[in-house]
Amino acid sequence: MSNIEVHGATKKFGSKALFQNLTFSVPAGQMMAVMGTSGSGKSTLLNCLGLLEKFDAGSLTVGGQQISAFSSKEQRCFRRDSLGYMFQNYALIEDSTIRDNLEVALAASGKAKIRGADFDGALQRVGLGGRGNELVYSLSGGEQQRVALARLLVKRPAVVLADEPTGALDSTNESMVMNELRNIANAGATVLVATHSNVVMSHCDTVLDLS
Ligand SMILES: Nc1ncnc2c1ncn2[C@@H]1O[C@H](COP(=O)(O)OP(=O)(O)OP(=O)(O)O)[C@@H](O)[C@H]1O
Repeated sequence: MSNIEVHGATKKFGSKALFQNLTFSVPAGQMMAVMGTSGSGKSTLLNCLGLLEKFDAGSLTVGGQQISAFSSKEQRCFRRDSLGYMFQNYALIEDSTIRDNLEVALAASGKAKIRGADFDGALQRVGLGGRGNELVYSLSGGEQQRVALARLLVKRPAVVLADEPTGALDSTNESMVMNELRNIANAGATVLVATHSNVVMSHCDTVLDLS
C-alpha cells in the first residue's frame, strides 16, 4: 500500500516560507488535487514528495516507511521503483524516440519486463498509437505530456506526482489524461496532481489548497 503521510512539513526559500507545519495524508487508491495561487508552492511540494528537493522540517511517510529518513541510495531506489512523474518539463529524453522513453522507465526492472510490456497499447490509450519511432523533440507540448502519461501506464508506479498534467492539452485530451490517472489510482496507486484547473480538481477525491 502506498498511503502518503506528510507531517509538519515546512519549506522556505531564504526568509520566504512557502508552507509551514503542513500535515496531510492521501490514502492509496485516491487522487488529491494540490491547488493554490501561482507561486504558492505547488511544484515545490511535489518536488519534495518526489525526493527532488528536501523539506526544511517535517516527515514524509509512504506505505508506512519514513522516506525522508532514507539514505541517498535508498531514496534513489525508491525514486526508481515506486515514483512516477508527470512534470511540466515532461522529464523526457528529448533526442530519443517515444518508445525508447517508455523502455527507459522499465530499464531497472529487467529485460523480461521490457519484453512483456505493452508499449503499443499504452501509446494507443494516450492517442499516440503507431508513433513509437518518432523523436520526442519533434512532438508538440501536449504530445510530450501524453508520452509522459504513457510512461506511467507502462511503469505502474505506486505514487504518481503530476504537475499541471493537462496544461498543454485540449479538453478531450484533458479528460483522457484524468481518466487514465483515475485508472492508475484504481489499480492502487496514490496520485497527487498540482493544478489551477477546476476540471482537473473535479476528477480528484480531495483538495489541498496552499493559498
Ligand atoms: N530553487 C528555488 N530557489 C528560490 N526560490 C524558489 C526556488 N524554487 C521555487 N522558488 C520560489 O518558490 C515559490 C513557489 O514556486 P512553485 O513553483 O512551487 O509555485 P507554484 O505554486 O507551483 O506556481 P505556479 O502555479 O506558478 O506554477 C516561487 O516564488 C518561486 O520563485
